[in-house]
Amino acid sequence: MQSDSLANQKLQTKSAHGLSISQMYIPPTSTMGFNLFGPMNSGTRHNANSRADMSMADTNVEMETGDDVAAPGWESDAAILQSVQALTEHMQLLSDETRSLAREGLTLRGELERVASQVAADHHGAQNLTNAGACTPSPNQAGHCCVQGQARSLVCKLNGSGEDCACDFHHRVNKPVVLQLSQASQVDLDTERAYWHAGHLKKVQNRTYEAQKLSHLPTRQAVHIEFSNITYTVREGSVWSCRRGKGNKTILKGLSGRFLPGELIAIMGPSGAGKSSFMNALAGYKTQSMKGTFLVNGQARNLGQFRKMSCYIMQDCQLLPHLSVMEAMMVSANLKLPEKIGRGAKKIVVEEILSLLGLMESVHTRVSKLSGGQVKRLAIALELVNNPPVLFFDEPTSGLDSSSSFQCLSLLKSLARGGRTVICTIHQPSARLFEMFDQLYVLGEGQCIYRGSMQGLVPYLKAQGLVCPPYHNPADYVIEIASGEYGNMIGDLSKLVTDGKCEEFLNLEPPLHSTSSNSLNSSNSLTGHAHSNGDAASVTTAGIGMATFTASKGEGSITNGHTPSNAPQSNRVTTKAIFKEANGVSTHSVVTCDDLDLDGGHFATSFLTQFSVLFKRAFLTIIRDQLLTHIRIFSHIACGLLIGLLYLEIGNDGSKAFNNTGFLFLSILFLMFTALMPTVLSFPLEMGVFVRENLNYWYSIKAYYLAKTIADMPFQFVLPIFYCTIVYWMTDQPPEAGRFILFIAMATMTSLCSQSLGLLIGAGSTSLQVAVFAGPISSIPILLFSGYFVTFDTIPSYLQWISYISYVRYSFEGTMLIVYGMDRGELGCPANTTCMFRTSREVLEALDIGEESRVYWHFLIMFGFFVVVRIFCFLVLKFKVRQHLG
Ligand SMILES: Nc1ncnc2c1ncn2[C@@H]1O[C@H](COP(=O)(O)OP(=O)(O)OP(=O)(O)O)[C@@H](O)[C@H]1O
Repeated sequence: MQSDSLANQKLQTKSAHGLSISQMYIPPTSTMGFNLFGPMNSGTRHNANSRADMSMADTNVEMETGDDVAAPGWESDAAILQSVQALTEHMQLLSDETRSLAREGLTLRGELERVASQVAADHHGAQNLTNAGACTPSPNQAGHCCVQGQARSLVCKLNGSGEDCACDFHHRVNKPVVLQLSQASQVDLDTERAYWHAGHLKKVQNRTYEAQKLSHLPTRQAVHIEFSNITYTVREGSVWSCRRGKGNKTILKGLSGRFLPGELIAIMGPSGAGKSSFMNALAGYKTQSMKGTFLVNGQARNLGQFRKMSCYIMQDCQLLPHLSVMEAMMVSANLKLPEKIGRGAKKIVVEEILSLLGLMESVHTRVSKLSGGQVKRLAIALELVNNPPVLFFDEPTSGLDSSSSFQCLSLLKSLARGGRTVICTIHQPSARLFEMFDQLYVLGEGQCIYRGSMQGLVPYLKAQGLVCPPYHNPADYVIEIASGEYGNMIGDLSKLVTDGKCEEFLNLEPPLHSTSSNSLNSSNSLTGHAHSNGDAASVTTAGIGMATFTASKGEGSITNGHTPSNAPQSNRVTTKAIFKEANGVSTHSVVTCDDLDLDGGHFATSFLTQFSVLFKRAFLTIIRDQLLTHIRIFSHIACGLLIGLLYLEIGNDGSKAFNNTGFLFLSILFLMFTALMPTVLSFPLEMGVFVRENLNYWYSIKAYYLAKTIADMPFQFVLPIFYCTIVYWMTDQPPEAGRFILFIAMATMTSLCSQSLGLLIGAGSTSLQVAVFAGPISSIPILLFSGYFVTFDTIPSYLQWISYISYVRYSFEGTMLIVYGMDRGELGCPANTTCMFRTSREVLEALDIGEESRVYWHFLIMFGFFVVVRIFCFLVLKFKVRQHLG
């Protein structure tokens, strides 16, 4: 009671300072409710007041919160932070009584969830419950039900829309425990939250532990991965030395183990120990030179299927900078979720993920404006859309400060608690981060020196005579051992692991263990309904139909005797039904497991959908890339005017025909570079995004390539039109509509060919620097052999073939024919001027261009060049993806 009065005092003091009650966290003491985490806009203040007014004497009196029932949604991060800060001040006031209350609340959750599921069974569940006699209709509310238990009562209310429900549970000692039902299916017990606050105050800074409760995501089967005797060898040095058996380097040396769903697993080791190589091997991104066995749910890994059920989030998280968070998410949803899912349903999924990852406030923010931590969260959010059961993270905390790192790992941990298998490589975590992992897989020189629980590390090392010094971070200590700072013990430690000395330190009971009676192995369903108190050591899956993982020692096929599951197919089909059956909570995922084609190695959407989504995205990206787009438009107009002024009215002047050919060549040069260079520059920048998305099975290379190239085409049409219209008339070329249109057509063709060449250079280059150099350099021979600098006859015969593959030659000759050919006749010659060329034929002859040549041939050849280069570029892209997978 003292704590209560102190809390009240604090409350009053705060209020006196002008802070509204709804902005404050009210500690879950006996006289106060917990539901100040409700929405900020409606009802919270009222709730706070009404609960604050309650006294201990109100035992078993149902509390009506009236119209102020919490609306859907959560409070902002800032508000949470504020609440947490306020809570910090109240921490001393949290009594044991509060904690025990919280625990009691947890034990009662099963019943509450059952009630919740009843409500969830119908959006207007109140009506049903009323009919069942369990509800008391309330005249002023959409719905109102109460369920009487032993010395306790539950009041459930539906808000006006009938979609969300808040339940106030009154414990026999009159401690209100508040259940928030989002979309009438998701249960969020604030007692649990309070418990978390009480014991793990700092761990709720961004509520990311809630990420496991992604109720609208598609249901997926949980996955456990087993691997045995993995070795990875790369070639080092020359091909010759390799042929002689030398120059091969073994990076991974016979790694074995298993990773279970529900666990946050760290692959640790010093730099160069082989963490990334191991992760690539696990994710299936390195298959060449990789030996060993991989089992997924007891079945030999099918790479296509596995890549579809897993996602790999790379260290640098390359995302397209010009899309907003929501746009990026919708692209992901449109590509990763089946077409039959409506836009509204996709939006629900997206919003749920964003809100749980704390990105709701940034939905309209461009990716380029997000902070490093937000980018990481968005990268995760993008992949979460289809709820992949396996998540690989390469150094997820790199580049983040300690707080963001903590938040990031909290999120990963909560994702794991939702039934996912989350595997990260991590370099050297701080003690605080280290203790968040469930399982460790420590590498040293490509060998495993420890695999087991995080808690088991120190005892295990101690058992081997390696005592972690007091106040020393165990993560640092094991890295020091792996780096050989205490002598070379890697071989010995690795042998101990192989001999099974680590086994007793394995957490044989995975965080997700079954409480249901179903006997199907590995039938976890990832609907996000898994509830935990967030504590690594005491995750509860009460009432949740989680898998029966029979990880008993000595059985099984690979290492620690994990019994292989039955065929995944059978597991998959039943997940939803089992889930319903086992816990009575209906899954409210807007996408079901049946919606997702989980078997095929093919993509979630058709080629046409992929193309249209990617086309829209590419087009939007080009439009939004204001600098590049504006520069391109500006340069075509400004350079057109400048060139027009430079060669003003020379087109029909026989004395300036030589200058006019210079103008025509310069125009081709200009159009060539303005199409080539932006593509050369932009493509390598996008390659990271493309490789990530393609490896994560978003779309086919074909769809991406076609969309990307077609999206830029309108610019290849419009920009030459701007330029040609200005220069053609300013320079006084023949005033004939036919010639003018052909002139523009040839300019457009030149532009398209140059863009294709740019794509090829961009796709083939290993880096932006290489591309920037390769672009102009590769243009030199094309220009040299164009017939302007050296006529065809002058070129040595052994070099003449180059002239045939120079598209600029066809472009230049074609333009010359359009301007001077097609029976143009006499050129003008001003009085008192010596004209070098009297007729247009003479101009063509001077450049070795036969007037009998047909312009359409030039168009056809250029079109052929365009097609061939595009196909070649596609093959290069394919090769690059293969190389990544290599
Ligand atoms: N393709 C390759 N050719 C030659 N050596 C390679 C190749 N790939 C990896 N290696 C070598 O294998 C070793 C392990 O590399 P890996 O990137 O897996 O280490 P890591 O533990 O992830 O290191 P870091 O923490 O520094 O990223 C390194 O010595 C690296 O040089």
